[in-house]
Amino acid sequence: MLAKALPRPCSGAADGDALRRRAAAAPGSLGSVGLTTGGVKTRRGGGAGVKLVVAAARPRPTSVVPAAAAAARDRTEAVPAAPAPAPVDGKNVFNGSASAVPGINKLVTSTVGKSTNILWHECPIGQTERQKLLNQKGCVVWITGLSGSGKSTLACAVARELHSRGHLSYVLDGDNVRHGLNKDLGFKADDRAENIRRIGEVAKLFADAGLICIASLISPYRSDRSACRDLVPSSSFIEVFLNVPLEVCEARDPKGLYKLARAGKIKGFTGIDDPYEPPSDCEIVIQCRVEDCPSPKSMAEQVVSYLEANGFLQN
Ligand SMILES: Nc1ncnc2c1ncn2[C@@H]1O[C@H](COP(=O)(O)OS(=O)(=O)O)[C@@H](OP(=O)(O)O)[C@H]1O
Ligand SMILES: Nc1ncnc2c1ncn2[C@@H]1O[C@H](COP(=O)(O)OP(=O)(O)O)[C@@H](O)[C@H]1O
Repeated sequence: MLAKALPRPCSGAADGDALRRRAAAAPGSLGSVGLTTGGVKTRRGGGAGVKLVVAAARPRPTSVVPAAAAAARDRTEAVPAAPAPAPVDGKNVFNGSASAVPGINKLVTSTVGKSTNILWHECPIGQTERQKLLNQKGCVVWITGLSGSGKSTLACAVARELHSRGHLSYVLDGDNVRHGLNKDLGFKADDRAENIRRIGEVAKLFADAGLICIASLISPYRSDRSACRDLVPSSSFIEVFLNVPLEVCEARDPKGLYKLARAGKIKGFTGIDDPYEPPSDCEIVIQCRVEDCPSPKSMAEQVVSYLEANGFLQN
């Protein structure tokens, strides 16, 4: 759907399974952050989803649509015609017996998670129309890195640069979203996963709105980031790894959290006694070394150049 992606520059990082969540890192240790140039890997947005509504006058829907597919929506994929499926949890359900409610007996509802009997409602104004209006393409710029690596700074610098060029973006910062939508979540692996999942879903909506959505959160687990990638067409998920050594982040320590973590006053702090899995297959790596870190402006330019080269800043 979107312009071709450039080769992803990160690969060869430590095996994800070996670094699985809950496998707490040894104090002070991180997964390998050695990076080499990787090739393009085309991922179909598994998130591509389903059009579940079949109007009364239309042919009957096919077979049961898998729950995983039902969880996401790809309006480009039509559901072929076939006999009505039997009601199965997590699947489409042919709604109602033949004549129970006139006019709606041929609608197909689905069960997604705990939501039963739900229907996808299509609007005539879609992403294409919104993108035309904004003269840009909706996408998700996902910035991952340690606490103190400069994620928020970079996110804001990218937003500023885009704004100055007349493009609409929105920053979803982990810290900020935890002030509202995600204030019920802590920092255990499951809570982080839910934090990331929700931000991924919100980012998907913003991208569908036609915005350049910049998500900046630690998102330490590869599998969680990958699940967010799968929510949108693969070329419109741009993962940016802020590869900043732990010692640099710790020296910055703008909130004093590393100090508290080292003192054992914060448990499960990423990079200290909780793992960080560096991306193995991301679009952009921003490398910062001790005493040699690019300025936020030049980092932002790297990201904006990618967006430009890949056709996101036009429609
Ligand atoms: N245990 C622990 N580990 C890591 N970070 C912690 C922790 N406790 C609080 N904080 C503060 O929360 C910010 C990270 O929130 P995120 O939503 O980005 O985290 S995550 O993606 O769910 O892992 C993070 O903000 P940033 O420094 O901006 O990354 C910290 O300030
Ligand atoms: N490129 C950079 N060079 C030098 N210092 C930076 C850079 N980016 C961010 N900083 C500083 O590092 C600290 C952490 O930045 P921040 O954006 O809050 O990181 P994060 O959101 O990853 O926790 C801040 O004091 C910020 O001013």
